Amino acid sequence: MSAGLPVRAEHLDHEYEAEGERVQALVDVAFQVAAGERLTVVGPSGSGKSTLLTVLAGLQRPTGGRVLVGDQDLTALSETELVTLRRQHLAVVVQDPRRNLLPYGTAVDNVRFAQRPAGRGVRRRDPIELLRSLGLDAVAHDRVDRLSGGERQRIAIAAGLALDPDVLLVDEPTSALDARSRDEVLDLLERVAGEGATLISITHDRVVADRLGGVLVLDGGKVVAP
Ligand SMILES: Nc1ncnc2c1ncn2[C@@H]1O[C@H](COP(=O)(O)OP(=O)(O)OP(=O)(O)O)[C@@H](O)[C@H]1O
Repeated sequence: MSAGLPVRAEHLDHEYEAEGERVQALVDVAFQVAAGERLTVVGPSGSGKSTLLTVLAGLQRPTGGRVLVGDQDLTALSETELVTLRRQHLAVVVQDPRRNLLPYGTAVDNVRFAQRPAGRGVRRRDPIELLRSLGLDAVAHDRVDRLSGGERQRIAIAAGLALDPDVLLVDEPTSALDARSRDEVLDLLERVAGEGATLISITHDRVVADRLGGVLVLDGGKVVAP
């Protein structure tokens, strides 16, 4: 099982240019998360949370600064090296569980599908054992499109863990869920963090931040409170 990797952001800046206008989405953002610890990024709409997540996931290069996952600087890697690093060490669960999952497949199918990337150095979790460890054995063989939003979100997180990532990045894990489903997703994320992976979540929900801890507050692209 993964022991997690530390993640460090140094002087991160990100600027978008759209229709001749420049938007400074991240301004000198810096933090460090130790291996196996949690970081929960909160902030109002437009504060730069999604931008930070995509930069930390290596899906977007920042216009300034560095991101270190373990001792590797994501911003210095080639596209090919980034693909390899992502496959071996990172997983991203995006906001809408339908975008993470094959709707007509079962939970087991979805974990297996997430394991398609082959190659050396890629660890695989046994799908049945993984779903059982996350308390999802009862729905392991159910079609995803017949499950509740909360169950789908938990399966999306399970699929994120299919390759035993060292760092799990989760975008708004509880949006559009009722309070009970939200608690179940949070129980699961706490279990994931207890297993060893470094957990980085973004949320606008203060309840989520209070439960997960390790809060970093963004506003206007800047860190305004650790
Ligand atoms: N592709 C883009 N092109 C131009 N500007 C962008 C782009 N993506 C985001 N922005 C701008 O960058 C700033 C930060 O956006 P970002 O989506 O990172 O914030 P956020 O905190 O995730 O917001 P939300 O909670 O609404 O998703 C905003 O001003 C936004 O309009």
